[in-house]
Amino acid sequence: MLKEAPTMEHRFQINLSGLIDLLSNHLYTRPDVFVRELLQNASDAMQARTRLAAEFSGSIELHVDDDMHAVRFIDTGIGLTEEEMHRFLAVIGESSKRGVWVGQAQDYIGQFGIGLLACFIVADEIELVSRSATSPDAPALRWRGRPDGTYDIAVLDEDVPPGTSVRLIAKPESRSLFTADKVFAAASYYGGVLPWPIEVTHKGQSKAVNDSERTQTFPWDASHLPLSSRKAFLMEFGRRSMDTAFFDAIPLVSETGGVNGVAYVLERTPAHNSKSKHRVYLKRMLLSDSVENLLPPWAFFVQCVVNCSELRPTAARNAFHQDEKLQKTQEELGACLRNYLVDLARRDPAQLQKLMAYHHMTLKALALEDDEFFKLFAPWFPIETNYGQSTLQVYLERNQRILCTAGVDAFRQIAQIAAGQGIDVINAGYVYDAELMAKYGELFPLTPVRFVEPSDIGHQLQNLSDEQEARHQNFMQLAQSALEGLACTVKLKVFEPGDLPTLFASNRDANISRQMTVSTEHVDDLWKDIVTQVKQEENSEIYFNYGNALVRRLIQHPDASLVQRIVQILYVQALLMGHYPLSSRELNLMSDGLSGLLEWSLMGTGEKPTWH
Ligand SMILES: Nc1ncnc2c1ncn2[C@@H]1O[C@H](COP(=O)(O)OP(=O)(O)OP(=O)(O)O)[C@@H](O)[C@H]1O
Repeated sequence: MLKEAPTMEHRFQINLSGLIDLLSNHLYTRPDVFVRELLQNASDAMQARTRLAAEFSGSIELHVDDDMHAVRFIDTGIGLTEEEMHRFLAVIGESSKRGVWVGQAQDYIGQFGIGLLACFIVADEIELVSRSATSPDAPALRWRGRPDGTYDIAVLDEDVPPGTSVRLIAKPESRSLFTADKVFAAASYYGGVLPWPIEVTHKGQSKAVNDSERTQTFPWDASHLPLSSRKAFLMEFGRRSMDTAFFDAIPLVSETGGVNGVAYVLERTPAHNSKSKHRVYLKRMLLSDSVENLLPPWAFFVQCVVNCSELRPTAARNAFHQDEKLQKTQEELGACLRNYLVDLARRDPAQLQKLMAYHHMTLKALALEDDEFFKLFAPWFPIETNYGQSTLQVYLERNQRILCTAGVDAFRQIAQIAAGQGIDVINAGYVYDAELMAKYGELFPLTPVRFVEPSDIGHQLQNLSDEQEARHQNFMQLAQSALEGLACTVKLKVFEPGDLPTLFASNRDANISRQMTVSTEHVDDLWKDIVTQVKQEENSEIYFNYGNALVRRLIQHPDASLVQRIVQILYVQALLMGHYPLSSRELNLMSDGLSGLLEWSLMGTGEKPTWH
């Protein structure tokens, strides 16, 4: 039997410099994050002090010292006792803001107990001087920590007010971050929305990072203004803070996520797969200016600036944890956007029309998901018809029914001939349009919706009389033999427009059959065999327009071979007009036909044969 060896207990060790390297190279994307972490600690400390005295109103100062390449962050917050310094500053992962005051700690921004380490990315030592506000005779203490994990604490014989100041001296390679301009820019970027006055002092001059009179409200809060000037204020805030002009501003509120902010409607069509970049503050500290998943996915027509207090960010800080709370928040914010659009549709249709011009794709996608939204917006959908660009409402006023093609090619094939017969057809071949038309039929059953193919239009062409049919049998046979082997039946009809000599009509099956014929020309033998086996021959139809002057002359022309050549050329021309793919045989027909025609036109009159 195996004897159990005596065990010895060991402790995990932390390699501090390895951890700092991990933070600086992988977790923190910007080298100035130390500004964020120190502002965050200062803000939390003042938040904690308001718990001691509700009327407390503190401030944060940043002092830049060019000669020493140093920055000092001074707050008037809760401060630290010696015991707290040992516990919270010296133990990585220990935080005074987590779970200590159950039910209260959610006010704090920090929670992980690692933020201070960000300072070691730019400085070799952190010097923190603090006096706790918890007791009137708490001494002033100086804590100095180094990246090798050592620290010392000294009691200072100085009369400093309660609060904390943190001083960093830049490593030589980080000196460029410690200039007054850089510190001011970083403080504004990260802390511009914090609820305390913040100032940067350099060479005796102080500059305010935020409006000290209005730190309790958000900078986009327009409630202090009369209703009539709020929109202009919001638009100006958006233009200034995001350095671009917007189409409109929509207030955003979500109780679930504790969200308050503004969504700005982009004054351009965003690229199809582009992700919206939203500037998001978490408990008033900038989380990121490229948060991706705060709004529903269809909302890529807006860019927003918001503060949230109830959502959990991921460690990378560019998104929120995908949980039930986030989902509910997305729904609530989605409702804000939807309500804005609904209101705009009722209040200012002209403005909505302009917005549609930039964002109809997004709005169509939204309409497909939401019946109510669809009913409201369907009239404004921009559509293409064979009579030009229009909106669905204008089209329905003209037609009282929807006739559309499911594809762009089918539309091109029938657009002209349908217009010739006074038939108003919608091109529903663009993204979402076919689904939208089908949905229209479901939601408004009194309006018939029909999808048409080129062959449907053919059925409506006018037949010739029996006598005319009989008279032109010869031509029909001659034309049919000219198109021998092309799976296309020749017909003679009368249709508008009169200047159109032929119309090629193909239904879906015949089209697939044609595509297969063309594609077998470009594949190897094995594929050719497979394709040929599955392919079912389906005939298309070509209609010669008996009302067309050229066709009339052609029917009566005495030269049989010339008539066949012209039939072949008209056939290929009809295919080209319908944007059908051409097989190599059809391409040859065109070139042979043209050279034959040239030859014929150069012949002397006596040489030209006749066939009647
Ligand atoms: N300015 C300050 N005033 C008072 N206490 C401070 C101050 N700065 C840091 N502390 C104390 O040091 C602890 C550790 O700070 P650190 O920034 O490392 O982590 P954190 O703020 O708790 O969490 P996070 O890593 O999420 O920022 C804090 O929890 C707090 O108790």
